[in-house]
Amino acid sequence: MPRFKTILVTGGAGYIGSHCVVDLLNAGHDVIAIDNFANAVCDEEGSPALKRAQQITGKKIVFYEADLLNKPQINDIFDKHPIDCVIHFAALKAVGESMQQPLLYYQNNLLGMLNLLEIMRNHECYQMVFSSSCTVYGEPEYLPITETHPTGSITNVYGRTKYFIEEMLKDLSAADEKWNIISLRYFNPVGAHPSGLIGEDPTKEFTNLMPFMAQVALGKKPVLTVFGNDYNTPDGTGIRDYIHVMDLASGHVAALNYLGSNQVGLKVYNLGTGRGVSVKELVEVFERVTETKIPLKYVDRRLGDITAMWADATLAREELGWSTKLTIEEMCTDFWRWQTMNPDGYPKKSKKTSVIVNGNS
Ligand SMILES: O=c1ccn([C@@H]2O[C@H](COP(=O)(O)OP(=O)(O)O[C@H]3O[C@H](CO)[C@@H](O)[C@H](O)[C@H]3O)[C@@H](O)[C@H]2O)c(=O)[nH]1
Repeated sequence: MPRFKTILVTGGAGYIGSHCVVDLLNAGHDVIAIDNFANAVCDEEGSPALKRAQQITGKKIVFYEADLLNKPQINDIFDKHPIDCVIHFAALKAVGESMQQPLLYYQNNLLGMLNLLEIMRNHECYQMVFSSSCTVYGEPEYLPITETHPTGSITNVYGRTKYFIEEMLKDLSAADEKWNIISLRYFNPVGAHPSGLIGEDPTKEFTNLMPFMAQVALGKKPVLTVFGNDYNTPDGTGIRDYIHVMDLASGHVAALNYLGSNQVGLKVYNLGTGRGVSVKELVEVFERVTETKIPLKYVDRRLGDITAMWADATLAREELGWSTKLTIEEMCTDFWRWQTMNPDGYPKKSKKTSVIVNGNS
């Protein structure tokens, strides 16, 4: 029996949220998932991703369409369910959009978090795993990046919301020792569940490398634009630490287990593989394992992109007992399976106002 039985997953219908829900159910937790469908697909019955998560695990999810900016709605959910811990994914995350609409991002990401923390405190729920990002480090001063690397010099609004939230959590845990929070700084999540049933289906920007590359491989886009081949890297293209979304999901279960037996205040962990892979390398692996051909077009560097970033994931290994298991090949194979089984992503229907996948409202 896990120490925390009932987990509230905000943003549970999204890409990382839905994969994490699968792992939580497999680990024996009860899951209450909420999502406002800002960046997740909904159909007439609710979230197709969560429906499929139920199919994969054979377990039930209680789902609410709910918005963290609607305090009474969130409060009701806490009144109804004995929530032991919250995993907080819900956030807007499109870098370009965040630069155009900073108020939207600050309101949604920061106010949403403030509301959630206040409601948690009122219900004496002090346990949280927060979805942060390696973007908080800005341009690396050294590699691989450890958790003690300076944070804050970030070039986009989305990244700053993650940084500000981490600062808020620091203040909160310093003011009240009951809080027990782990902030997980993700590197670049890619891949999909090996069943091919759930995966990434962006409803907003389609700008990340792996989904874009898969669209090219499917013939839906003519060419992959490579942003810069004049970086100071071995092949001139940018380097990232790509992590399989199922490894990322298992990092959350490990964090939950750790919170269950340790009072940490606030602790921060990198979730990455510790290995840097260039754009060219990733394209080559993708082409090889999927037996496709990706036409490339080299253009100027993308504004705000950094040269290279990869994690030192030692701390998570030593303290959480977590490390990645899945290879770059598996990231590409699994993403491709999802993409070919679902060339148009999840079945999409017009958005309804109140949707329940399962359970009560
Ligand atoms: O069409 C494309 C898309 C990307 N890239 C390159 O591919 C690499 C990865 O890019 P992308 O997949 O867009 O990821 P990042 O720019 O590293 O940003 C991701 O990772 C950050 C750190 O976690 C998060 O903050 C962002 O939200 C998330 O999009 C970079 O070198 C890009 O320049 C291309 O060359 N062509």
